[in-house]
Amino acid sequence: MMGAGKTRVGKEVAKLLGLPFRDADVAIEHEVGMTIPAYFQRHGEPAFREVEADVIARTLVSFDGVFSLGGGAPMTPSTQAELARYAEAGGKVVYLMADPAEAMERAARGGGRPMLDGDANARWKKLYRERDPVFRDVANVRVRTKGLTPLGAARKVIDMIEERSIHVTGAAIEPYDVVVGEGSLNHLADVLGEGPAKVALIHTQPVQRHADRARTLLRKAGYDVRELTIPDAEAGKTVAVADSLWQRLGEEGFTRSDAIVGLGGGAATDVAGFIAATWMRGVRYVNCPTSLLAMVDASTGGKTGVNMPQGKNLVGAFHTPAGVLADLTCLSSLPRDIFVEGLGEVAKSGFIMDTAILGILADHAAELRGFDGATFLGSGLEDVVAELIERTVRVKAHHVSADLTEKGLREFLNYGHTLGHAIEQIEHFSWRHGNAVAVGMVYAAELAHLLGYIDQDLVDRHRELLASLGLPTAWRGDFDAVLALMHRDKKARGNTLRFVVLDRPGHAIHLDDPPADAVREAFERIQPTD
Ligand SMILES: NC(=O)c1ccc[n+]([C@@H]2O[C@H](COP(=O)([O-])OP(=O)(O)OC[C@H]3O[C@@H](n4cnc5c(N)ncnc54)[C@H](O)[C@@H]3O)[C@@H](O)[C@H]2O)c1
Ligand SMILES: O=C(O)C(=O)C[C@@H](O)[C@H](O)[C@H](O)COP(=O)(O)O
Repeated sequence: MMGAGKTRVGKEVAKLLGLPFRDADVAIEHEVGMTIPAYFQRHGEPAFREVEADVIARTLVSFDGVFSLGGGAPMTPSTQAELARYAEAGGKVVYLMADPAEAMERAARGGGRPMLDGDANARWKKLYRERDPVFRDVANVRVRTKGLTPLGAARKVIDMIEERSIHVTGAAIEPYDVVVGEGSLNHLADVLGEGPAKVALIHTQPVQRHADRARTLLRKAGYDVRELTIPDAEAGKTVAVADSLWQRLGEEGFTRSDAIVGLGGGAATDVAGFIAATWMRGVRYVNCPTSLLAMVDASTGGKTGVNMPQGKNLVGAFHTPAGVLADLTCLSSLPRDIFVEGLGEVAKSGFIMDTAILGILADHAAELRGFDGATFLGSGLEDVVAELIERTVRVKAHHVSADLTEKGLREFLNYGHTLGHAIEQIEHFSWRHGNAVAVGMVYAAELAHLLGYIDQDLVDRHRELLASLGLPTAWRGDFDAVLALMHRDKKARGNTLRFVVLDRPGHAIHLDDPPADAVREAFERIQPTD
């Protein structure tokens, strides 16, 4: 927007990055040989937009540096297409989201803006209403700059262009971003926004130091923070814990405009999301995942809930977060076995859709299996993990965007979970989720092979890849107990078992009511050999 500081902040960004800076308005004036107000007056806005679009299109292909666009430029359809191409090729299109009051004041002060002729503030606001949705859409980096100096805003832009951001949208979804990067937690207040006064920070004890950081950021931003520590892992994912959290929110006077922050592994973000979904029938919440599994899967998509003695995640709601901040610095305290467990869900996304994930996992299996949080940050592995997180979240976003409430396509994210959830339950959660899903995927692969959907090579590939990552591929248990639990799986309908299987690498299908002997035989094939 006019007055957002595109030129000043852009110059600072260029200086900090050691790159050249170019301003579209200056380039246009150079091209037409007169000032923009003079060109506007002589030829009118349509002629100006044509020259502008042409200058931008040429600059985007020929210039390596920081390029500041005029505020109206992204409204031109051909420029939107050029920017989309640029972003798709890895370019960063930054929307400087200035505070309206600050930007209006600067724009009015600057003068020489033909688009603000007349009542400058009223014109600015009208343009803002038209442009803001388009700017959000064309940008792949959206930076709020309220209260920041040009240098502060430039630093924030640089932090954010080094992050990876996945935009989740779709029917019935208020769009949000999953931001992956070192320091992404710093956006917490931006994502929560100005609506909430009180914030309940829900977390478990092992991530206390990350919760301390979140609490400090929230308090600095002026929120009234209540810290709610819940029992760790699945022990926190119960109706009793949910009840105690509801009681606290009631005692503390949380209203519908207040908010929840869920920080921790997938169990903590599942329960925090459930509280957000149910408190006053739904309040805003932000997820701050701290385990690999929560970063790649649990924190995105809005599946929230708690377990029941009768089965995993039997009570819950679909409630979409306002944002997800996957801060890679949190992984520095993550124990190796919990990191490795998360690779189970990463591999799942490779098997059901993005087979490039399988290649990355295979190429880096030894480093991933040997993950050490103490040396992770700044190591070569960090970029590999960031790439895996981004790809896996994209697979999740693809399914969730098309089918938030799991009518069909989203069920593919449940690959390996029909048996996996049963194993977790039978083992009283001493088996970690990602490990159980790994065995569940081998089971689903055996079932698909028995029924002729895939060949033996793909079954072997499951075993080899998962084992190379340090994940289990076999489990000994009682078939009748497993069968009873699989009948209570959320994909089951009536007395009919339903599974997700593959018919080729990267492609999942539904398998309804498979023959009972195949269901049993596949189970025999995942029994340990010793
Ligand atoms: N909602 C969804 O779409 C979805 C998707 C996948 C999994 N899940 C759920 O997620 C849960 C599994 O998530 P998980 O694997 O993160 O397990 P978890 O939440 O039990 O966390 C594992 C352990 O790691 C600790 N931990 C997490 N981050 C840490 C860090 N940075 N440093 C030190 N310790 C840390 C936790 O406190 C816990 O002790 C299951 O309940 C599963 O059902 C939900
Ligand atoms: O997001 C989904 O949809 C998934 O199925 C993701 C799964 O990895 C995840 O474990 C989820 O919690 C399972 O949900 P459930 O509905 O099978 O309990």
